[in-house]
Amino acid sequence: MIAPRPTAQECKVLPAAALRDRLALVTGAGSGIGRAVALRLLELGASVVGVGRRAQRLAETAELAKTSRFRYQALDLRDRPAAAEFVAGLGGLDLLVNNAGGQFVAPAAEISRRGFDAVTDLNLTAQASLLLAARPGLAARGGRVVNLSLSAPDRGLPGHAHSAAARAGIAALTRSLARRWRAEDIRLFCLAPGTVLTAGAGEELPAGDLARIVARTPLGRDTTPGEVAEWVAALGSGAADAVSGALIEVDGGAGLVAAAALPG
Ligand SMILES: CCC/C=C/C(=O)SCCNC(=O)CCNC(=O)[C@H](O)C(C)(C)COP(=O)([O-])OP(=O)([O-])OC[C@H]1O[C@@H](n2cnc3c(N)ncnc32)[C@H](O)[C@@H]1OP(=O)([O-])[O-]
Ligand SMILES: NC(=O)C1=CN([C@@H]2O[C@H](COP(=O)(O)OP(=O)(O)OC[C@H]3O[C@@H](n4cnc5c(N)ncnc54)[C@H](OP(=O)(O)O)[C@@H]3O)[C@@H](O)[C@H]2O)C=CC1
Repeated sequence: MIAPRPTAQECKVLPAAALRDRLALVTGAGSGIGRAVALRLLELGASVVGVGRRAQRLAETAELAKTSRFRYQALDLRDRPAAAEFVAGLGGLDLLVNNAGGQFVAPAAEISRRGFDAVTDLNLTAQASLLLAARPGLAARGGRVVNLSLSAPDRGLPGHAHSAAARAGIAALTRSLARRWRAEDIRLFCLAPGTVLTAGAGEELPAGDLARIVARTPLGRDTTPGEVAEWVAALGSGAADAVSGALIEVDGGAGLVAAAALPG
């Protein structure tokens, strides 16, 4: 049986001003999940800084946001000094959403050294570097961090050897820092969506492969951007403060079953 997908409105369970006066940095805010997260945080009263490489996409998010509480900056997060300088310039930060990421799908044997490095850089090293640079700003405000990952990264996913390695690394880093940064009241979480049918996912995998992956999930459906956004907002709001360092899989149970067969 396929569980019904919630509507965008049904996903919204947090009280209206849950994030009033908070400052959030959302990476990859110009598309897909990052855009949905940025718009939801704004709805809940936060001020949001969005970054990504393409200014045009960020400008489209600004159009949709229709509020001066959203500002954006084109930034390549793999340029670590530039990213560190940017985050330091923000000062106090209540929430960092490490969402920018992605990979190409290829059999493990066909991933070149440069290909492996490109994906682990984007999904692990650049995210870790941003986290470290944000630490003083987060410490100043008792901030929270949500790192996006893949569902069940330690199980692996065919065609995603490089990315699964990086995402499992981010989950481990989240746990390590949750312990070490607790004295500064910084909380870290790792959020692992299942299949979210964004344009980015559609570019990565053919529709037939995405449909097969979704069909294998125990709930028999994809995860909506609104569901991911609400989880990010809840983790950022303090509603989940009894949780620390956890990998939270919002994946329809996908991590409970064997991964779908894909090339690689
Ligand atoms: C279940 C669904 C889950 C969905 C999850 C999602 O994340 S949805 C979100 C989805 N959204 C996204 O994923 C978007 C984000 N993804 C990206 O921006 C990019 O894919 C990147 C950053 C991962 C790499 O970018 P870059 O500019 O650094 O790459 P570059 O061009 O400079 O090449 C570097 C090396 O990689 C190699 N290589 C490249 N492609 C392939 C291939 N298909 N095959 C084999 N190899 C490939 C290339 O050959 C080169 O090595 P070489 O030949 O020199 O030895
Ligand atoms: N959709 C899905 O099914 C799933 C997605 N995820 C993860 O969730 C996150 C968002 O995915 P989704 O919204 O679907 O995909 P998108 O491809 O739409 O999002 C990726 C975002 O990252 C930004 N980005 C990529 N590289 C860089 C870089 N070097 N510097 C700055 N920004 C960068 C992109 O903007 P720009 O290109 O302008 O730089 C884009 O906005 C990703 O980490 C993805 O891997 C995890 C599990 C499942």
